[in-house]
Amino acid sequence: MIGAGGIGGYYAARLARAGHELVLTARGDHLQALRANGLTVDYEGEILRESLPAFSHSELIQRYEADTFDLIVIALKSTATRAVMNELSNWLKDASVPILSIQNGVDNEPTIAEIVGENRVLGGLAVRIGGHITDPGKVFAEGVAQIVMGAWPRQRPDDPRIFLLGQLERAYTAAGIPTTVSDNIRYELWRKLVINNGVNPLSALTGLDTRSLTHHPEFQKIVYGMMAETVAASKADNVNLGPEDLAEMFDLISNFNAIKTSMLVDKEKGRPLELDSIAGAVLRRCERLGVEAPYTMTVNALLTHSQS
Ligand SMILES: NC(=O)C1=CN([C@@H]2O[C@H](COP(=O)(O)OP(=O)(O)OC[C@H]3O[C@@H](n4cnc5c(N)ncnc54)[C@H](OP(=O)(O)O)[C@@H]3O)[C@@H](O)[C@H]2O)C=CC1
Ligand SMILES: CC(C)(CO)C(=O)C(=O)O
Repeated sequence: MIGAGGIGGYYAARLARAGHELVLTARGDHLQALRANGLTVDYEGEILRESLPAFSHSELIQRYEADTFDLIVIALKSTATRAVMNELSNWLKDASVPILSIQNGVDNEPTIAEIVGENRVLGGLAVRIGGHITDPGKVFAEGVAQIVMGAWPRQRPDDPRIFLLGQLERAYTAAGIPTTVSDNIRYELWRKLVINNGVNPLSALTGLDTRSLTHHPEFQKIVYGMMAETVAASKADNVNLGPEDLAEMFDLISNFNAIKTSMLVDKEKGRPLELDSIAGAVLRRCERLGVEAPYTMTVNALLTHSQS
């Protein structure tokens, strides 16, 4: 599990509890605490405690061949994907282990594919989960915490990854992670981006959680506007989301727990924001298509300005 933070830490703990062997990567105080005291996850009142090997990326490379692993899961922030992939590049290039991303955004899988080739990439997303590191070595998580995964960029009829995806679906689900395989993961990633562009930047700007935003008389219109602009942007990737996706995603996030988004957590901790991979991804595509995106442009500009 590359980047065992809020999301990676939760899923790693579930898999370990079910008997799977895991190795975690992290850095700083969190890494020190994982080594000294193990990983503790508070999931809706259930406490999961797991002692798992934890390393920096340079230690990982020194200790293991990449093909020691059946699967490498990337649960970093999108801001770190390129740098970490470059760091792991030689280690991964000479191997054949498949790589699953469970990050937000639609540009992580292409970045991973640049290093290892599309055939080794599984796209994925963490759905209906809120999670973050509360203290070094400690993670809080809530929600149904599903995973949707699939062959990147989409499954071919004779795709050799189908067998592995079936194995993962069964193993993850048996471990308590409701998992489904999609034959069009790019479509699923775009649907998730509709939610993330709708609520993440605005939550970081206002300090409000997802429920407060989607039930607020004015902010809900901005959320809806940013979601609609994401639907429009999807056409640049030939994904063609439609009004039914917009309605479904707005409904999903309005009726989900009151989540402090990952971007709000990052803002509060003074960490880099996944703004470029969320709002930036939408704005670049809208520009290419010649489509206006005034909500996303405004929120993106205000948030960028508040950071400087
Ligand atoms: N949190 C949430 O509720 C949700 C998040 N997501 C998505 O899941 C992904 C992961 O998010 P989340 O778990 O919140 O992120 P976190 O920041 O909690 O976890 C990422 C982990 O990776 C570590 N890391 C980052 N860069 C490096 C590096 N160069 N070397 C070693 N370790 C590194 C981080 O360390 P450090 O803390 O020092 O940066 C951190 O421990 C994101 O794409 C996010 O958008 C999806 C659904 C919900
Ligand atoms: C909005 C939310 C919680 C939806 O799962 C999310 O993906 C995030 O916080 O990044």
